[in-house]
Amino acid sequence: MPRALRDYLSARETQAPTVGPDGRIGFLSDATGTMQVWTSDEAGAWPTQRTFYEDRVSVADWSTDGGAIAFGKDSGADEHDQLFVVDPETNEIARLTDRPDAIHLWGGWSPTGDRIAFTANRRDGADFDVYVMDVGDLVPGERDADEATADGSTDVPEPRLVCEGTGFYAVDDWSRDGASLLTSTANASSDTDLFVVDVETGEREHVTPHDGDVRYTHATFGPNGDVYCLSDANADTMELVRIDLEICEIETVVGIDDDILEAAAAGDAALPDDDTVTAGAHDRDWSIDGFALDADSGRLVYTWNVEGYSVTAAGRLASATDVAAVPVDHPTGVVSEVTIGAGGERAAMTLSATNLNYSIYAIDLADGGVAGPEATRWTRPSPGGVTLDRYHEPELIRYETFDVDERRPSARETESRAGREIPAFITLPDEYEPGETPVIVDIHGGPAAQRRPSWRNRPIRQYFLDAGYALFEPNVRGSAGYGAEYASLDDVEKRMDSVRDIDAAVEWLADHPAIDPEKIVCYGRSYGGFMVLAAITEYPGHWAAAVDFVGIANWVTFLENTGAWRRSHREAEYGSLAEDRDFLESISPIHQVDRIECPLFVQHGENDPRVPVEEARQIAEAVADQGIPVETCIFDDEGHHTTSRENRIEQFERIVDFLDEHV
Ligand SMILES: CSCC[C@H](NC=O)C(=O)N[C@@H](C)C(=O)N[C@@H](CO)C(=O)O
Repeated sequence: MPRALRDYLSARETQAPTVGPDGRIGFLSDATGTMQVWTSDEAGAWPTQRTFYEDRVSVADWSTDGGAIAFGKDSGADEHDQLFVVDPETNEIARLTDRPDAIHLWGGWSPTGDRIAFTANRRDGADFDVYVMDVGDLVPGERDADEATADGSTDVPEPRLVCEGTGFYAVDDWSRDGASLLTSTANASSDTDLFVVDVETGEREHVTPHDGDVRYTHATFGPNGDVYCLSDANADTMELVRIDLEICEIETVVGIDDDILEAAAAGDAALPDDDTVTAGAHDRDWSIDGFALDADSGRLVYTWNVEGYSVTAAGRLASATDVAAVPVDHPTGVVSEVTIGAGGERAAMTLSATNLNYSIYAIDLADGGVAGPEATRWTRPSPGGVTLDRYHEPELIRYETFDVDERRPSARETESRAGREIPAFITLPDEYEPGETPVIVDIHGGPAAQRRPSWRNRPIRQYFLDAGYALFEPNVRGSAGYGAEYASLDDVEKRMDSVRDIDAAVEWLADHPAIDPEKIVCYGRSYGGFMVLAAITEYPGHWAAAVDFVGIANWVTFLENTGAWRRSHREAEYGSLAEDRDFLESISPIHQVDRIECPLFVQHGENDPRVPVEEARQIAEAVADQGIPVETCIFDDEGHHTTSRENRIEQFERIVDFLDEHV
């Protein structure tokens, strides 16, 4: 039997590290109920809280001179971040922006630490423009106390518009001389472009070939006026590449022939002792999904995503196109948010696993990172009322779906399934009766996202396991982490093929000796919420109950009402209102509610800027009108994510009661 739900959901998390020039580490912790800025002077030391808001902080970045930590905070989880700086000695705060109508995307500190760069959609709500701001005299510790107002803020400075952007445009890095900015625009999940902007003149140079459907992420200026980033320009998977800005050539620096990857496939400690994972590490191609470089020292860290598990390497640029790196020893799990401090002495990252709540680890690179660095744990957030040894490890499986993977025709073609293999994680409760175990099919959002063996939502999953449910987490086509071709298999007119992958999952589960095929729950958030609504309308007989978190019910109203800045980006994934309207109507679950047979729980937040809350209201009303049991949980102080612990506890207590009643 499970413990009290609050025991599980009281687990704390520490994420989003930033390394100060003196080696201290700042990070976000939800110890007080929402993510706030904390700092720690050394590994394992009790950290110091630096911000004290009710609203969550979403990003923190220690200045290059160490005098301030910039952070972004929204209001009511509306994702309209405003920017601030906090003095890491006195906790004094200065507000930098005060435009709640606009979103401010943090860009970075100038090399001298007296200027910041960011983008914001102040102009028209749709396009993000590039701004820089002098903050030298605003850094709280340098400001006269009488200038501060009650909350420590002051009249916000007017940033300088450097250049107008197009769409979802962000600043990635400052050049080492402070004269240029490296910027990127996200045209679609699979299509980004890089530009170098002159800070003084605003002149913008396009430095990637705009040939569409190529991604460039984690872009960073290199030591020689070049750019390093992760890209699938030269492969189906993401590699570490160098862009020679003189000749606009993109050269692979670290690809799938990396010794680090081969070492992992040969049994590196970072991968679990699991035959399916080991076989995948050998037989399939994987992406680099994390990267940080200090241009002054050439020191770097990068992470491979192998079957969802992270393999980490640290070292330095041995030349412009060669890296000398060694594996970094760390517990098995998922590494994210890799960052490196000024001077490259120390890197930091977030590490988590299904039995490790998000913790900050550091890698000391002082010797160039080639002496076999190991990751040192810096934070030990409380696991809450349930100790980590209670948490279960998932098993990676692959199930066959309806079509053929031309690159990997299955040798096991069966009469009903042609063989493309869909990766999924399954976790069984400690004790179960064969054939009588209920299962929650938990579908991730995105769709360019990936369910991995990390801590994400793990407490509530462990609660369900302890309540006797099995968990099944499929990475259906369209998921990230398996290459560009796999990610494109659900684009626009192929949308419903991913729902067919859920049908194939249910067929696989029905054959599983532990599972009760009459007790299958469909569960998912955001795009995963659409998948839930699509699955219960397309295959109504499969499901005992369904839970839709912030899901899309009507593709036309969703695209009409989603944030203006993101509409074209989402149309690239889903289809355009102008050209695909009929198709979008045809796959909108709202028009198929008469097919739904199972009870439905709908959760949302009033302030959701991505999937408008009206998506929840229209589906809940329409399904209830069919006489189907529907329960809704809509928070007036939340958005696309439920950011406060008390709200999370409320929503999951209600979901548990709903499932207890209907499954
Ligand atoms: C200009 S949009 C950039 C990507 C975007 N991030 C923030 O909005 C995004 O699409 N993120 C997805 C995880 C997402 O929100 N997907 C769904 C909801 O799950 C959607 O709204 O399309």
